[in-house]
Amino acid sequence: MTATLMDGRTLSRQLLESTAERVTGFHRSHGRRPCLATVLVGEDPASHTYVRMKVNRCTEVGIDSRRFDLPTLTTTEQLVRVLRDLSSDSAVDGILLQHPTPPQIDEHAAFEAIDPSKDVDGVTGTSFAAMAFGYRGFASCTPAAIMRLLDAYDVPLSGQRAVVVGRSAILGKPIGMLLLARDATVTYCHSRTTDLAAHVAEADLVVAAVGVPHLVRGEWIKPGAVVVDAGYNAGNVGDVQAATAANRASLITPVPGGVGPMTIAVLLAQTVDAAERHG
Ligand SMILES: Nc1nc2c(c(=O)[nH]1)N[C@@H](CN(C=O)c1ccc(C(=O)N[C@@H](CCC(=O)O)C(=O)O)cc1)CN2
Repeated sequence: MTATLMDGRTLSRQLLESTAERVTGFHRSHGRRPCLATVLVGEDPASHTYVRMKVNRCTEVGIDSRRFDLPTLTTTEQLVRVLRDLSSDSAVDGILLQHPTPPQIDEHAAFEAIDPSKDVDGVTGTSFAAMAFGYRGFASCTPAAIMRLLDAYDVPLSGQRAVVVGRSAILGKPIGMLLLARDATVTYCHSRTTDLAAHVAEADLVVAAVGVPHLVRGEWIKPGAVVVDAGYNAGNVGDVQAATAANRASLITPVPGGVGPMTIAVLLAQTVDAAERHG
């Protein structure tokens, strides 16, 4: 069996095009464009790349962006002040704080300084709760991107055994909640899980979201399973051994070109959602 690739690039293009149309409509009716503020602390080259990609995509679809690049030694208090100021700035619809922040930053406190109505990246506790309880709110972007990919490829979820490898606040935990909300039977695996291979081998759907290159081995994959690789490791390497996994899976997301591009497209779509709610 050779897996079909779940093409995040094409799907993201489609979402960006529909977002651009919504931006045009918003501009016509409100006389202004939606605005995303990006906040980046430090010099991490990958983070700079991701923020640049987000800003470039904003330009492509007609969203205004305001970029705040803060020095590596920024304190939590200084960062919180910037985020609170942006939260109370009526010209800003959405706020993105790029993760990870440098080690001296209390990232949780920083995320919580973002007004939930502008949390288009879905990183606050309010957004997480909304997602978990099924209320209106902003989903964390990568989990929302994964759900869009699964739906685009008509992957059945109800009653399916889903294994999520990873338990981070903006990826592993929320994707498990979204799959649970669609009636999947969800197992979280993490660094203390004793037999990862055995859990993965039981899964109809594997979501690898741990940030360890090639941790999930191809021979663990149940024949016919769906494999989502949300890893974004250096050198564009995913968390799954893609070449061998593709011999057993029915569907698999490539790295690059799978979950990553969709993540950014969702961020922009949610920025327009926020602008429409702000009016
Ligand atoms: N505040 C956030 N921080 C981080 C998030 C996030 O969603 N919110 N996710 C990741 C990084 N990330 C976005 O920020 C991200 C990673 C990778 C890609 C992507 O499109 N990658 C391409 C390949 C990269 C390239 O072409 O150079 C791909 O997979 O095709 C997008 C976004 C951590 N931080």
